[in-house]
Amino acid sequence: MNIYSIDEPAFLKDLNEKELVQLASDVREFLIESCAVTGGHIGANLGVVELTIALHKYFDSPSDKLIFDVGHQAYIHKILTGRSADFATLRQYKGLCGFPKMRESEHDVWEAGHSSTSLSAAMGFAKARDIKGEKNHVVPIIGDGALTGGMALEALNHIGSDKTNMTIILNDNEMSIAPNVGALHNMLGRMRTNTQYNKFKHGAEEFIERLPQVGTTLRDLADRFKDSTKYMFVDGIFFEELGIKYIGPVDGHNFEDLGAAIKTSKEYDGPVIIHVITKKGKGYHPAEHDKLGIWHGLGPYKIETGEVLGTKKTESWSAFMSNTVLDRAHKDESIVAMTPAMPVGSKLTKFQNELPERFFDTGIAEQHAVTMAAGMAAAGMKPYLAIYSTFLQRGYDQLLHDVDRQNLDVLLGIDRSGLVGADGETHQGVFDLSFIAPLPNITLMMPRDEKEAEMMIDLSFSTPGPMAIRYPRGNVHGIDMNEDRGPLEIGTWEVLREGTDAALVSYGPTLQTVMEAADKLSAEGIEVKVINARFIKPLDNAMLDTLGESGVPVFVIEEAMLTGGLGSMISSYMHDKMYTNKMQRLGIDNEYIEHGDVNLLLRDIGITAENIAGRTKQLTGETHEKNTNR
Ligand SMILES: Cc1ncc(C[n+]2csc(CCOP(=O)(O)OP(=O)(O)O)c2C)c(N)n1
Ligand SMILES: CC(=O)[C@@H](O)[C@H](O)COP(=O)(O)O
Ligand SMILES: [Mg+2]
Repeated sequence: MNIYSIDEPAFLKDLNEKELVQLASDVREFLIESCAVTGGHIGANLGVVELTIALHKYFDSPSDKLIFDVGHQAYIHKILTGRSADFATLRQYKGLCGFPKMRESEHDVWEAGHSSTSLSAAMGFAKARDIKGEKNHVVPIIGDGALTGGMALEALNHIGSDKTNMTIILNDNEMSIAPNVGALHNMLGRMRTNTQYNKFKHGAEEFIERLPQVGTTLRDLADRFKDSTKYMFVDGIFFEELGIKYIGPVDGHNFEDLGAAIKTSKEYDGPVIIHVITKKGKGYHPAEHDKLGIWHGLGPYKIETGEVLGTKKTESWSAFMSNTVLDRAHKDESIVAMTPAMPVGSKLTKFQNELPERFFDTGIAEQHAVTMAAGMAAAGMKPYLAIYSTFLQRGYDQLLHDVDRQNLDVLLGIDRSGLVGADGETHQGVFDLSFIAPLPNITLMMPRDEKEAEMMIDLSFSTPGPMAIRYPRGNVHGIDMNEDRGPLEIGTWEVLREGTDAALVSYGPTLQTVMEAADKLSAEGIEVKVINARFIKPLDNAMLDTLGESGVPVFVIEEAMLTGGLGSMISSYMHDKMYTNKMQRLGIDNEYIEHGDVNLLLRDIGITAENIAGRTKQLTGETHEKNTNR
């Protein structure tokens, strides 16, 4: 079938089993070829080709609400709803979003990017439907990994007690990004293999149906016997005990099985969960046999060999941080490492292999991970919690209430800080300054290179109290690690360049752009001081007082939200001390930054050497004249 000819899913209603199988094959071929060029979450999507086709065949989107959890596995949904032609722009600047996007299609009824939100959203949709007296189906599609997220369990608790009509699709491929973890995962494993219970249950139900109508006693007894035997086969049908009818395990690559299960669920009055068994990466050998989670989502690759293209010359920031912590952990038995389901992204697999007894993957459970780290610290350990900036948002109260308020020795490695690019607005790591700044005890820092990062790690492990080192997605500089930079003291900034016409203040990778701007200004006779504000909190008050007393214009540039960012913090300090320096800030101004190449996104924000130089000239106009006329 010509995939590009699809504009709406209605055509699926008329396809027979053979035609559906052919369509699935054509979609798989299209996905493998398209993602080889653009990159993307190819593994997750190859696993849900038949499932997504079946959902659009047996439900009527958009009146029936298909709600994808995380949403990284919605490529087939996008193909079936007329967006095949846009796949050449997948996750690119102004191109097709890698997650559901309401503005792209009426079929995208819910957006995501963060895990475990689909069931709560589905509950909202279902209750609104009931209040309005509508009859549409609500169908959250949640993976076995996302099911380990606390929000999902909170929602199940509510859905089951309320007996809300919905069809929950549990897409169980035994994988999170890496192999899935946790007791729920183990329980699903038993359910996956316990087909005999389902046959027995089906047989028992048929037997009970045939019992003579001799009042209810005999039938009640038989029913209770059937229910009491279920524990003989599996560790209790977790879902049915919550009041949610369990159907499964169902072969997620078999259209007949999927159709039968969905039809049954549509007729049932109350919540149903269909436990669908799929194979992540199905149909493409490297992805199908991926044990590490590399094919969960990645950049362009060579189809014939599975070779991932564009490997970098230096190691990633994640690898540098995790390997440095591992090195220290070999010398200090109190150091432990933790991750909420991101061992691959945070490059902690080496730590896991070398010190398995001091490594913890909590599953997609950021709240639990942060407070578990706090508990570890309270018990005298030195936990290193590697957590993406965007996912730390999920554990904010735990950071405030458990870690910071109790002033515990937790070290946060805030990965993917700053713009991440292809994952877009749900993943940009640009809010953490704003929500960490108000916390009284934590030290928040960002190194300008890997040498400073190493110094910050050692400083953190030797300093009591909560510490956080934020670092970007991407690779380290590959510098000489033997350079002696002297001691690193908390709250001390570093002058990278002297100048008297203005002071440009920044941190992390943005400093490179600021230094380029300083060179451009120097070529025009304007000499600016460039300050590495490597401690975002606490501020370097002494250096700010020096700037305040000199009256030099101050320009703060940061790849973060302006509100609550370093610029806000410095402006408040200067204002409270009644300094009269002219101040300027450059950063993200009250908007979500969508997906695209980071350099293009930075250009749109104005974080370029040209714009910084231009803004500085405006700022220093008179000052420079005065200085040159001395
Ligand atoms: C709150 C949150 N934490 C972590 C992630 C990173 N993440 C994206 S997909 C994924 C694994 C999801 O596994 P599963 O739900 O089983 O989906 P599958 O990829 O197996 O289809 C993780 C950990 C996220 N998107 N949101
Ligand atoms: C969908 C999701 O949240 C993850 O797959 C995320 O895309 C990983 O990001 P990195 O590629 O930066 O590790
Ligand atoms: Mg999974």
